[in-house]
Amino acid sequence: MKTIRVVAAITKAVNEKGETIIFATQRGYGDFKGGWEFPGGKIEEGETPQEALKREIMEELETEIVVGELIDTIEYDYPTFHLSMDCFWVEIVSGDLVLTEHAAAKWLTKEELYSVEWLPADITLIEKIKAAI
Ligand SMILES: Nc1nc2c([nH]c(=O)n2[C@H]2C[C@H](O)[C@@H](COP(=O)(O)OP(=O)(O)OP(=O)(O)O)O2)c(=O)[nH]1
Ligand SMILES: [Mg+2]
Repeated sequence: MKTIRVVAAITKAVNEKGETIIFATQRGYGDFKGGWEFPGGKIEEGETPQEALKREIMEELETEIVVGELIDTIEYDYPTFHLSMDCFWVEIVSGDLVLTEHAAAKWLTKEELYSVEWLPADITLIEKIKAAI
């Protein structure tokens, strides 16, 4: 099966109540339209995962980031491809998280993490994030 290498950005912030919140986006087009994910996308030839993630977040959200620690690499078999997805903590340097491709976005508290319909590959990642915040 074909492997697709993807990078995803997990952004943490603190809300007015002092709770940690995580940025999630809803896919606006394609096979997984309507599903929730972390912004990011496919690594292109010659890019490091970190370079790919910076490029994707600029394209998808018009936002500049610094890529931090790797949280996990998700390996998941979809019916037609194998997904290998590097998931990084990121920090926003500048920009307003403008949705250029996504249908919607939400900041989720720890308790709200399961309130959206995540893409199937993301479920184990959500557990890790929940444990880390
Ligand atoms: N970005 C992202 N993709 C995910 C997640 N979970 C998951 O299964 N995927 C899958 C969906 C897609 O098949 C693939 C990533 O593709 P993508 O559509 O974001 O790639 P891209 O931004 O380069 O977009 P495109 O140019 O191919 O349209 O990984 C996730 O949390 N974030
Ligand atoms: Mg994408």
